[in-house]
Amino acid sequence: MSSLNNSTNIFWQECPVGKVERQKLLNQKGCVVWITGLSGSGKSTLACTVSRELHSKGKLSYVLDGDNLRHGLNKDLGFKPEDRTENIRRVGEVAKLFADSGLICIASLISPYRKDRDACRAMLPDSNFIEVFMNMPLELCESRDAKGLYKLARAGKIKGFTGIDDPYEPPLNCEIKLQQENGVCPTPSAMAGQVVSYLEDQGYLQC
Ligand SMILES: Nc1ncnc2c1ncn2[C@@H]1O[C@H](COP(=O)(O)OS(=O)(=O)O)[C@@H](OP(=O)(O)O)[C@H]1O
Ligand SMILES: Nc1ncnc2c1ncn2[C@@H]1O[C@H](COP(=O)(O)OP(=O)(O)O)[C@@H](O)[C@H]1O
Repeated sequence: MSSLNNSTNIFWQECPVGKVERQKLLNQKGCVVWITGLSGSGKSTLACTVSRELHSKGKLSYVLDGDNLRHGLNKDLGFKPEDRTENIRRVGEVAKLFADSGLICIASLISPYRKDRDACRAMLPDSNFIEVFMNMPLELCESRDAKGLYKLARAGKIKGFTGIDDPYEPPLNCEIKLQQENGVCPTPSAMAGQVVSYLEDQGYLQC
């Protein structure tokens, strides 16, 4: 991107109302829950289920979904590696702002490249980045094929589809790994429970 890193003579403006005060108001701690995995692995379903569960506990969250953001903020981006990298960078920056506002920001994107996810982690202070890996086998995701995209990718009608002819790099050190048990995928509600319990245990749901 030619326009990146081009700003000069810019200064940081401090605001007297800070993150700590906002968190007190909300009685929660701002953070980013970053859900990564193949298309069809259940990222959006989990994001929405976690958000609903938090809402029922009186906690404020907001979902940043890759598909949705590509209708607006990221509508100029495609799926070439450099576009995916820019997609993740922008969402990482937005997620950082949401976390700074005191919200529990739930980002659900394929985010296939480890270095891009790690760059988002590095943006967040105090390790407030909780990486959730939907460790679902390609066969399961492909059998779901909710949008018919795997079929198109297998037929060569979509090029560079993650898991088919574009790589997915699994996390090496994620906070939460969700997977099948005895060949069965846990329900969205069970998986959301795991995420919410983690947030509770780590003290994010109080101030
Ligand atoms: N080539 C290719 N590869 C992967 N996915 C594709 C592709 N083309 C379109 N789609 C659709 O775009 C959704 C993924 O968008 P993301 O922003 O999450 O992707 S990425 O993180 O930038 O890789 C993804 O949504 P999910 O199925 O919810 O993951 C697909 O519906
Ligand atoms: N835990 C689950 N068990 C069974 N089916 C699921 C589960 N989570 C999601 N699904 C189904 O799988 C499909 C893909 O889910 P989705 O959340 O859209 O995945 P992604 O956002 O990763 O593409 C949908 O039809 C959804 O209803």
